[in-house]
Amino acid sequence: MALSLFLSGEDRWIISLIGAAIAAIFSAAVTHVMKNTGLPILTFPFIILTWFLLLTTYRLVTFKLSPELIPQDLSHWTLNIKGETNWLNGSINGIGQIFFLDNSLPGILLYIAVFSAGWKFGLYAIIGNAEALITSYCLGGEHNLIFMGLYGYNAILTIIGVSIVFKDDQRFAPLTGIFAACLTVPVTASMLTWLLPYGLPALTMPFVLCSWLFLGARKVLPLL
Ligand SMILES: NC(N)=O
Repeated sequence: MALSLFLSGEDRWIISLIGAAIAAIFSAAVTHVMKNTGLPILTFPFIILTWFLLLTTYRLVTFKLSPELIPQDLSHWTLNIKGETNWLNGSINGIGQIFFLDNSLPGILLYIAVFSAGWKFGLYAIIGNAEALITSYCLGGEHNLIFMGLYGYNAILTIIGVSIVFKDDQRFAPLTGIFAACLTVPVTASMLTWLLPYGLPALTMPFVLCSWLFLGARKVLPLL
């Protein structure tokens, strides 16, 4: 999905299919490398492979980058946080952004799907997205990013991972997940800046980093 969206040209479909096959092999390799850490690989292979393939576009003419991804010079960067504030859209869009969707209908359908998987998943998805909205707004993030859900999707994935999927019997897992989800906001802001000169999307790297941080710390601090 990411490659077909962020590449352009007729060949992008075939490149995306080959990329998906390589992602499966890369996931197997990363699973092997990380098996002794006790940490899940999450979406790490997908992110690294996508970044690698997008960067080939600067050297190999067969690969063409989407005009949407424009590298920017940090010395000319100006932060403009002004823009429409649409809290309803912000509440729905975060979950859609997991699948690169920024319309309300897919967002509502995804919430229904997540609630069908279990009320806890749905409730934590809502809490994670609300936290990201409030934290990014209070910290002075760009309104267009906030209300398109671009801070929300990493918070949703992180709270579900830390509080539900990868918990054993930690009493404080709900609180840990809430804290981890808040942390995705500054981590996302930082990642976006790191990647600005390359024109790359942050994808789910903030989710991977914040989840590894808390799941790893849990091995030493079991109450987390
Ligand atoms: N899944 C995303 N939006 O990276």
